[in-house]
Amino acid sequence: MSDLFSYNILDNDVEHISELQILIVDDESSDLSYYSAILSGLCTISFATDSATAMSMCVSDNPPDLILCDVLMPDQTGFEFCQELKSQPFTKDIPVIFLSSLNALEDKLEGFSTGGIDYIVKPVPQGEIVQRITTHLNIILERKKLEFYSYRDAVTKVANRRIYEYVFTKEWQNCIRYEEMFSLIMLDIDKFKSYNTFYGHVAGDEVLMLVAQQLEQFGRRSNDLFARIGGEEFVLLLPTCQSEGASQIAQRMIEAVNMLSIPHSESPSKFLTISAGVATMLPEANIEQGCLFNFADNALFKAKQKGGNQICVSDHTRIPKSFITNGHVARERRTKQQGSTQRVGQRR
Ligand SMILES: Nc1nc2c(ncn2[C@@H]2O[C@H](COP(=O)(O)OP(=O)(O)OP(=O)(O)O)[C@@H](O)[C@H]2O)c(=O)[nH]1
Repeated sequence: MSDLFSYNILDNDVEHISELQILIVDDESSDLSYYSAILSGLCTISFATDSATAMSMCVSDNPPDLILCDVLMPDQTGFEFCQELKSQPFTKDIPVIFLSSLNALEDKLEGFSTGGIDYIVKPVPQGEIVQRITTHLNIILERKKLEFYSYRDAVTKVANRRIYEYVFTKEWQNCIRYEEMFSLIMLDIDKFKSYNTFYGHVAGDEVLMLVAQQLEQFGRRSNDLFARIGGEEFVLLLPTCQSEGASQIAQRMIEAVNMLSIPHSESPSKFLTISAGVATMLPEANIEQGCLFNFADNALFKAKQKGGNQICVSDHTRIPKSFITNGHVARERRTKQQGSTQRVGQRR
């Protein structure tokens, strides 16, 4: 699985190659204008005349889907730029095609060995470059569609359990490292079984989608993740979030579903509602992440027991033994102040 920093891969809902973006990197402005004009009929074209600018575009919120890169450039060669790109987790999956007047076999082989997916020798006839780039864009499009569906739940289109598990593990590790609190909100639609029975499964699916899309917007920070993890169960992961903040968000989520005013004749309020369990803890290297989930799940259970349409915050005071791992528990922590790695934990 690619590194999903900021998880913006979940936004890649593209249907046509015209929605893709090519970045052309070339220090020759005449070449830039020529190839930009030729390829502008295919998709959005952006350009950079040096590799530093290109790199900043690649780590931006709107990275290119394909890079066409010259080889001979003053600050850094195209090969060096490509190598750097491939070494960074946020940019390593951006495909690079070299576009160069260097025609020797060893140059082409170096291009491929640094991670390029193709090597086109300049000057190249207009018809040929358009066809070749179109082929690459179609492959990129298919890959993006596959990625999109492999990370999304088929009914609600929000993140699925697979990505939830990946992100949970990754963020748990980050919170251990930076000694940050981690909050988890577990949400469940109230009386959903009777909703299905009364209104039918098709209506049930529609409601799942409506509720999920209403709740997804509460994962606002780049490392937050909202996911559907089961039938009518959802989770909002809130790394580096304190208990108070998480409780406020959970309360707003409950209100957001109330505001949808979805009729539910079998519900006490006559409208569809949800319940939420909130848990917050400081992740530690010898505690399994399932512990946080378990706390939130227990809190959710209490919210349901109290009649639903409300939040309950976990009041756990100790970590159950079943979530404490055995053996060596020393931790390496990189403290913000020190900026260096330090052993701080010992046997608990
Ligand atoms: N329409 C639809 N229903 C689903 C889907 N996945 C699970 N369900 C239904 O969700 C219902 C969950 O029922 P329960 O776990 O008993 O929960 P509940 O009725 O909401 O009860 P409380 O949570 O205690 O309020 C079951 O009837 C499932 O069939 C789905 O993808 N689509």
